[in-house]
Amino acid sequence: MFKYELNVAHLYGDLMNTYGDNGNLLALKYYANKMGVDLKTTVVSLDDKFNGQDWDIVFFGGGQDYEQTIVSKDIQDKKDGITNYIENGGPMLAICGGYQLLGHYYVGADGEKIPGIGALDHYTVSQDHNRFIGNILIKNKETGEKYHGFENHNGMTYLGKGERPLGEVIEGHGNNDQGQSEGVIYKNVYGSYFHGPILTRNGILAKRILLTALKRKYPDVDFSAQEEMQIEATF
Ligand SMILES: NC(=O)CC[C@H](N)C(=O)O
Repeated sequence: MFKYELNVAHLYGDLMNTYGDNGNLLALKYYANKMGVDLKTTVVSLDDKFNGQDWDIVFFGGGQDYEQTIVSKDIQDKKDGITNYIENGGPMLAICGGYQLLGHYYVGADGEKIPGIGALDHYTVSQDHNRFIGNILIKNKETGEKYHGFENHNGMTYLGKGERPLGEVIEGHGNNDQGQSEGVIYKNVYGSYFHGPILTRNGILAKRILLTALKRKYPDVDFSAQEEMQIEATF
């Protein structure tokens, strides 16, 4: 029934799922099916191997500080695999705690420094007894697209080399106390503090991730029909 197949690695799907982040996979599947794609999801968690060649998309959800400390230790063994996947242009969506662990480190609410893998050049520090909570609206400068979401995080993230924000903040907090940028784009990686989940309210991003994965996996196929599909958020 489906012409194409994409395999999604759900990184630590059994540990990192704050505020319904797993809903991103439901949204991705919904849009994938509309585009003629069978989307298969596998949880890759503690002690599992991560081999970038096995995956067309990687999804990494958010988590609480406790789960992040557990994941932080295990993910060091997957560091090379994930870094290679990213450097080779693999599409990825990382939310909140997952986004933080792709960077150098996250300082948790109790002051503990939780190492990330440094695949991306950002770092995240703790707020002083505060969290950024509430609705957020951002605009991407390059595409003009606006994204709606909900944020709830202690961490304040500062972007580094080669990283551009997912959007400029119109309403809400975003990455840090400067209140200017939200999330990250690095190669084909999208990182964000949006829960809610981000892809249900921002279908255009789901479509972009799927198209990137399809073009990468099937380089000889013309996907202009899928490209023209109007799949703005419908949830
Ligand atoms: N929602 C999350 O994923 C939270 C991430 C992290 N524990 C923080 O508070 O910043």
